[in-house]
Amino acid sequence: MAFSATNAAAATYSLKFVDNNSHFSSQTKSLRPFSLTFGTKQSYPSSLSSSIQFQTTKNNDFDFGLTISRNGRSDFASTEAVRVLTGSVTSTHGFRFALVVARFNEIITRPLLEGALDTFKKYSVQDEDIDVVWVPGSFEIGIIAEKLGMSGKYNAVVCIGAVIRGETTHYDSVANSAATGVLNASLKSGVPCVFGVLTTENMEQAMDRAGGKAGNKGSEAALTAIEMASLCEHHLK
Ligand SMILES: Nc1c(NC[C@H](O)[C@H](O)[C@H](O)CO)[nH]c(=O)[nH]c1=O
Ligand SMILES: CC(=O)[C@@H](O)COP(=O)(O)O
Repeated sequence: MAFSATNAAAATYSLKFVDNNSHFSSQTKSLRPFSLTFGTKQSYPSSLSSSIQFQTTKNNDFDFGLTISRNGRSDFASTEAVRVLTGSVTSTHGFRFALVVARFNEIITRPLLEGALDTFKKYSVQDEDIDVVWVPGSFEIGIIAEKLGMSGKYNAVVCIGAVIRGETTHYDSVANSAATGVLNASLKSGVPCVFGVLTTENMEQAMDRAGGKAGNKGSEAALTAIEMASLCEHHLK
């Protein structure tokens, strides 16, 4: 079946059905928001704003990659050509992790660390496969994360800190530097360095995210590290 339509809104299209004996019939219709019904008895409701293309294989067997462009976003539904890669959080055997923890605002960073360690334990990461490295402040996290990543000893590095705004613009320098440092550590070492650094307006917001009503961002960072370690180890080596 050969089918094409362009610039939907009020376009017309010609639909040519070619069966295995190369017989074909064609129809011409105006393209309006409509439902497509195929032999699969599955309808594809859509308000088209662009084109649908089908392609037939060389011997005219019916094969199609359906491209629907609607509301300016293209979806692509295909036959079994799509491969999906996802890290698993249930297979941590042999994984080694490092945590870089800022001592500044330790009243916050220590519960973040404990949340991360609890999560690693919950997902069967052995204590002997975890190293904790303390640094003075969040500004120092990046260089240490990069060294740990470059060491080749770890599957992922969790970076923990708490940058809490004060009276001056120093907050912006520290927060931005911490984020850039962790990102650069990942990119330079090729080892996932997870950003578990809180950047909050006040202490209350930090407490809420270190085991309070907003959860524990250290725990979340550890789970992210496990998934990223699995994605890299199991799928991208
Ligand atoms: N104000 C915060 C800091 N400041 C210290 C810096 O991180 C750094 O240690 C210092 O500038 C020396 O290089 N650190 C935090 O982690 N959180 C803060 O709120
Ligand atoms: C994020 C900071 O550096 C901040 O805690 C420093 O506080 P201040 O801006 O009052 O010196």
